[in-house]
Amino acid sequence: MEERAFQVDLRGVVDLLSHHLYTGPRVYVRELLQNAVDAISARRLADAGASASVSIEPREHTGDGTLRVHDTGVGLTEPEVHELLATIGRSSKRDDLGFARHEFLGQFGIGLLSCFLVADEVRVHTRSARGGPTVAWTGYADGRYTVTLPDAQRPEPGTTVTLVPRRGMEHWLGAEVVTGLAADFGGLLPIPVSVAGRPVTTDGVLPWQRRHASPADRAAALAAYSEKLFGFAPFDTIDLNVPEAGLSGVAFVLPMAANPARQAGHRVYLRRMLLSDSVDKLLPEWAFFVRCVIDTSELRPTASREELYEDDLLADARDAIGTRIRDWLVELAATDPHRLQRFLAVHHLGVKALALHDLAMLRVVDQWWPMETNMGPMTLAEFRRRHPVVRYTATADEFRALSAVAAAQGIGVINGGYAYDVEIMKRLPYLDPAIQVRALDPGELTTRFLPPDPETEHRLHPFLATAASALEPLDCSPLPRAFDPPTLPALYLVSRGAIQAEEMRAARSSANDLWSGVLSAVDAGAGADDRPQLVLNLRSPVVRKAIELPDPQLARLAVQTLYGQALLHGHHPLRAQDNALLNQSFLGLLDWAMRTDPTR
Ligand SMILES: Nc1ncnc2c1ncn2[C@@H]1O[C@H](COP(=O)(O)OP(=O)(O)OP(=O)(O)O)[C@@H](O)[C@H]1O
Repeated sequence: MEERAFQVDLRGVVDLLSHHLYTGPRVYVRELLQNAVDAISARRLADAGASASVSIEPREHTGDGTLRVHDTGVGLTEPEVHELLATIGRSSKRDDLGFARHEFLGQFGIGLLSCFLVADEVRVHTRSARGGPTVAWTGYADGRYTVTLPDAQRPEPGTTVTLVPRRGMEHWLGAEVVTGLAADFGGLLPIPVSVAGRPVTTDGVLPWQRRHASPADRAAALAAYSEKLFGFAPFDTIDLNVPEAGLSGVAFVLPMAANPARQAGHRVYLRRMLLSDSVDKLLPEWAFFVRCVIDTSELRPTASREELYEDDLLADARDAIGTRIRDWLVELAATDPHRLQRFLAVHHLGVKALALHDLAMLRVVDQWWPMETNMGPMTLAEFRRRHPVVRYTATADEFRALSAVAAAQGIGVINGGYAYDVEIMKRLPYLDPAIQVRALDPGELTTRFLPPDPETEHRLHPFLATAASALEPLDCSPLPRAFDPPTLPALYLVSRGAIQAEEMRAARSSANDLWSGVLSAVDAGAGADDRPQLVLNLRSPVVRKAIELPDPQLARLAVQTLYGQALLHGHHPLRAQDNALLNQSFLGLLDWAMRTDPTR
């Protein structure tokens, strides 16, 4: 049987790379820089003192419209050229077991192909530091390649890669674009890189490791760095160090609110070469209030070299960075509460999200974040000093409806309508088991209201009978009580039990026979007290007048109107029968008003 080798359609592979792996042609500069730096690293393994530099000549500078990259690296012998340059997926940067070698940036054996995103022809002119003649390899976008041994020898070991631009892609090889890309990708490399004779690297010191005359000088320099990179002067700068991941860097705290759903990307360097400025897996989700710049020697890239590879090491590094940011916050709370409050005013959502699974953060929120309460804004800690029970409303509507009444009875209530707040309050007993937290049961409020004395009760009788009959079709019963404030004539109260009973009834009407039998049995246990109540305020002048109305028809209309007004005031959902009643009572009142118009 004849054995055959796979044929690879290079055009198909380049198409695949350009559309699916890389975000754009710009990556070719990174791949070339990376190969040059790796070749220099390889040479230095054998000869620590070997010269090390990379120079790029953009197409305006070569005379023939090509782009050239020169390095003083280890170079390639003729057999290596055949093996490494002509075989897709073959790399000299893996060990015998196929693992990426620590010293190098590359590992996949596909980087050189990215040159075909901008070039039709790639030439490699190389001389190995291990000996042998100069070798010339030329590869074409259609998959052909040639190897020759030119007479002219390179004076030194090293490699020159020449790209012959593809039509329409010339600008990618021009001085302006190449300088920008080389500075962006390679600006922090420890090996000098120049474009058109001008250096794009500095002294190889990472900006966050640079020495400064004073801490204030350092803070100013890093603030300027953040401004240049991300366009904002940071609220603060947090140093990051995760030795296991060979990671160092800084987290800049955003001075403005950020969208929690969209983490801004972080700038990640891998052994000093820019991986991407939009890496989003580096931090825990809650830490959306910082943007980081880091360099790591141990975390691995994905094949596109645009994201970090998700593995245990990345997960551990993420935890370590999260802990560091959290510690910074805890320290801020301990040393500079005023500044912490400024921070919270902007980033409370992130901190609250964190408080859901971190006790130290829960303490920060407890002590420093002002909640909305019916006694004015105050922290949970302060609220507990004044009220034995942390009571909250489940929604902002309920808060609006009940806060004034509760305040008039001396009951402190917190608005639980904001994101995370209810969960945070429910977690308070983790700080101290003695803390009592409860949702406000509106039914409970009525126990604080004053019932009428027997004489008043007697007088109220006819009116209450009218009210009961008017409210009957609406599943509601009247309750006369005296309470503050007198400006509030009536309060529509649904107790927690009534809310559950209502849900049960809705479930029963949509359940099948078997379940509806079960649910009816459960429902039968729910007491009649669970009906919503219209609490009529005996201190309200309007209610007092309604009670004295001689005409039962008009008294009925008054009760219905008070019911509608109480529903609207409490932002309660209006059912069809409520809407109908509102219309009817409004028209009834209008009719009555016109009938009694003295000018008619
Ligand atoms: N400038 C260079 N000097 C010496 N050898 C080089 C140079 N450029 C490429 N090579 C050799 O060619 C091989 C293939 O290069 P290529 O860029 O395709 O892949 P890689 O760098 O190994 O991995 P990656 O795909 O992760 O970049 C390299 O492993 C290296 O041995």
